[in-house]
Amino acid sequence: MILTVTLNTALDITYRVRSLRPHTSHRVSEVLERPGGKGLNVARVLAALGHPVTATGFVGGATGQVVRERLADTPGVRDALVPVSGPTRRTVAIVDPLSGDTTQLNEPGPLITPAEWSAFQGTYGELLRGAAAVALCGSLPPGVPVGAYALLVRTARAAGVPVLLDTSGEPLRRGVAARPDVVKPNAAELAELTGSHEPLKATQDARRRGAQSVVASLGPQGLIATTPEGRWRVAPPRRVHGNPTGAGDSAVAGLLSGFVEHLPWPARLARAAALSAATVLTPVAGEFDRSVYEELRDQVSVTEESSAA
Ligand SMILES: O=P(O)(O)OC[C@@]1(O)O[C@H](CO)[C@@H](O)[C@@H]1O
Repeated sequence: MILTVTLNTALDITYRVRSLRPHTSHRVSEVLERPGGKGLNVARVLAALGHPVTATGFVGGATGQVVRERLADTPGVRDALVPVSGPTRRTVAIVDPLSGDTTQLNEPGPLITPAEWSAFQGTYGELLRGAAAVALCGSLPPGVPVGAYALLVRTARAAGVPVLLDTSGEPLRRGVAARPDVVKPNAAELAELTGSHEPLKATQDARRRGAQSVVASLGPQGLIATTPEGRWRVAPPRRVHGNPTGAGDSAVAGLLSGFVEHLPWPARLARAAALSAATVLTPVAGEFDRSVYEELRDQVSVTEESSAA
């Protein structure tokens, strides 16, 4: 099975609102609720691709109960979330149905006590025993040490389980130094990590900092990857319009599923880019339009960069 870690799970709330403007009031035309936080989105996409998944992280309070109930309705995802006393957060994505413009409001999450963090580490160690790969995704809730991902990367490596990291800021910086197999930053996270706004150079820099492979998601431009086997630019055949929330999480699911299926890097990257674009076409994160995914997967362009670049 593939293990996903979402330390800051969420109930994702998506509001459809036409022409959002500050200082005015709006009517919400549609409300959608889904289990969220990046790792739960990855888990849902992996399960839809037919991969058995175990989802761990923290969950608490009435909101956490809703997250668990929704997860129980997702075939293929085993719930191994660790209960905590604080309430799971909500995130709100406000999506304009015409333009696809999205405004995201993310609550900070519950305060995690040292005892809860230590209980999680015990569960994580046990779950790693049956894992083919692990994804560590999203922000850290308050109370979890900033070096948490570095520790979880080291634990996975010691257990011989390949590990992918998708986070931001200082947790990413420290996590990268712990030598994960793959990091998947977006353009802003990569620039913040490396100080470089040139994505190809920045992915190389992130490798020098410790990551073995770096796959950056560049929004509508697709992906750029620097790995020990080569460097590739990956672009979908056309631009898709919709809600981009969760597009990066679907890319992570594509990379991980391709890894456990032993696909070569170019096929893994094509799958990741196609899933990412097919997610933009759905109203919520953690889901994708299957027919668009299958159509795009064969049309994605994967171009190898020369090693002298
Ligand atoms: O606060 P984080 O953990 O960085 O991000 C949380 C979040 O905004 O990311 C997902 C999209 O990637 C949403 O579904 C989700 O709730």
